[in-house]
Amino acid sequence: MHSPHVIRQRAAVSRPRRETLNGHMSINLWFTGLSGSGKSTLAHAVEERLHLMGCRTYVFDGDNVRHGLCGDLGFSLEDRSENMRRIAEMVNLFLDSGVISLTAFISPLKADRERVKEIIGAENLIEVYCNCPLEICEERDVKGLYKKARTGEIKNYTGISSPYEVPENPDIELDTGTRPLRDCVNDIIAELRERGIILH
Ligand SMILES: Nc1ncnc2c1ncn2[C@@H]1O[C@H](COP(=O)(O)OS(=O)(=O)O)[C@@H](OP(=O)(O)O)[C@H]1O
Ligand SMILES: Nc1ncnc2c1ncn2[C@@H]1O[C@H](COP(=O)(O)OP(=O)(O)O)[C@@H](O)[C@H]1O
Repeated sequence: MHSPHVIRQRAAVSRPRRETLNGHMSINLWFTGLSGSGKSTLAHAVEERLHLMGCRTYVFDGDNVRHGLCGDLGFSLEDRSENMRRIAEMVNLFLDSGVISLTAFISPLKADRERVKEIIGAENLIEVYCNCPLEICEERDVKGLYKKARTGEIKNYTGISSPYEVPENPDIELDTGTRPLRDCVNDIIAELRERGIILH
């Protein structure tokens, strides 16, 4: 709980003014899916496309969050929940800054994803479910961690020894197991156009 003596300063430069300057709306693309499902790859590929279109963007992923802001957190369900809460608060600030943020975290539990929507505001977030079967994620084993999870060297590994609750009504669901990356990127860009987030 914050101190009652912390009073908000009203900014003269507001989110709508920043959006007008940027020439696009701010939004958050919240990628969720198993480790190896393609969240990071897709987030960076979408960012690349948007950047080339002149949009202001930023990707949050384990690399820039779990080493710093959330460096004190592990992979218990409580720590994952706190990880997501902090990221959601960060996303809120980025929304206000006029940026299109892209967040690539497993975000395994439905209740935590719901809380994220409460913090950010459902209208400010597009939930993208990277739907890739565990077998393919495990076969990819991008970081070699599934192997370690199977031998028990890593505990509480999502999909092996820790749950992943499939999103029931994601805004976008992509078959990242078989659909080519370029097509997945196109689907997301199309959704941003349809919602009027980007105009070209
Ligand atoms: N126990 C356990 N379970 C799942 N993942 C693990 C674990 N330990 C380490 N890792 C690596 O950390 C990445 C997932 O971190 P996230 O912050 O996205 O997880 S969460 O949203 O808080 O559940 C995940 O990377 P991604 O492949 O980017 O998903 C893993 O490489
Ligand atoms: N349509 C797709 N979208 C994203 N990644 C894909 C796709 N098809 C194949 N891949 C591959 O799957 C792997 C996904 O790894 P990564 O992006 O690190 O996943 P995550 O961030 O979910 O752990 C990469 O090697 C990527 O090249």
